[in-house]
Formats: sequence, structure tokens, C-alpha cells
Amino acid sequence: MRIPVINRSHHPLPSYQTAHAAGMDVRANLAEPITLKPLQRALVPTGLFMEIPVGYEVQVRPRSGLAYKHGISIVNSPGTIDADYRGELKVLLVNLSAEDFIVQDGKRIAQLVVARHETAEWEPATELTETERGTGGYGSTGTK
Ligand SMILES: O=c1ccn([C@H]2C[C@H](O)[C@@H](COP(=O)(O)OP(=O)(O)OP(=O)(O)O)O2)c(=O)[nH]1
Ligand SMILES: [Mg+2]
Repeated sequence: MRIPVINRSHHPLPSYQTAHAAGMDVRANLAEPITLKPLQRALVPTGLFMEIPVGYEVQVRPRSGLAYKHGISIVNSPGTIDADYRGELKVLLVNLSAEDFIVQDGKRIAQLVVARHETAEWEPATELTETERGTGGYGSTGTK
């Protein structure tokens, strides 16, 4: 599929790093680096503006390498980019480590997954079908 995109950053467009990757790595677009202190968060610009086809969304997900090595995650993970959004794509990073992390211009800070979604309608009801699970949840099936 093709997604119209305006690239106001000085970096290449997000891209798949391998042939069958689900996520395209997206880069920070910064005039100067951002320092994230422990537990600090920041809305990091990408310089990208897109027109996602109706019926699709773009999910903004953390990168496992940054998470493992530096405790960097995304506060609202997975972020949701709506098809009718025309603003700049931004990434809400958080530093969950005990050390400062510096976000450099051009750093691959997150990955974008394009996904289909339904637009549902509620059908008000007074009864629901019975299932084996019923109302059980939150560990009801045991811990092992
Ligand atoms: O990680 C994100 C999440 C959202 N957005 C943009 C695109 C999205 O379509 C819009 C609104 O996001 P969301 O619905 O998650 O935020 P909200 O707090 O509900 O704001 P709004 O009232 O504007 O919907 O913000 C981003 O750029 N990055
Ligand atoms: Mg919203």
C-alpha cells in the first residue's frame, strides 16, 4: 500500500530494516539533542506528516534494543495515529532507566506498524452469550 507523506525532516523516510519486518524505524528530527533524565518524558518530533488511508491506523511502538539497553519506552505505547490526523507525527518517549539518556538528531527512536482497523457500532443488549470463561479474568486461569 502507499501512504502520502510530507517529509519536513532532514532524514530519510521511515523504512523497514529487513525484508519482512512489521515495523518501519522512524527517526527523531531535532535542532538540538534532548536529554531525558530518569523517569522524564518528552514529545519527540519526527518532521513527518502523513495521510493514512481510511480503514488503517499507524501504531507507534517502542524499539526493543533501546528498551533493553537504555530503558527507553513510549508512554502511550502503542501510540495511535488516526487516518484523519494531519499534524506532525511525534513520539512520546520515556526514560525508565536510572541514567540520563540523550536523544540525538536522526536517532531511530520508535517503529511504525501500519494496521487495518474496523469502525464498529455498539448494539445495545440486555444479555450476552454464556462462555466457559464467563466473568473470570485477571489471573482466573491460574499462575502456572
Ligand atoms: O504517539 C502518538 C500518538 C498520537 N499522535 C497524534 C496522532 C493522533 O491521531 C493524535 C491524537 O492521538 P490520541 O487520540 O492518542 O490522543 P488524545 O489524547 O485522545 O488526543 P485527541 O483528543 O486529539 O484525540 O495525535 C502522535 O503524533 N503520536
Ligand atoms: Mg483521541
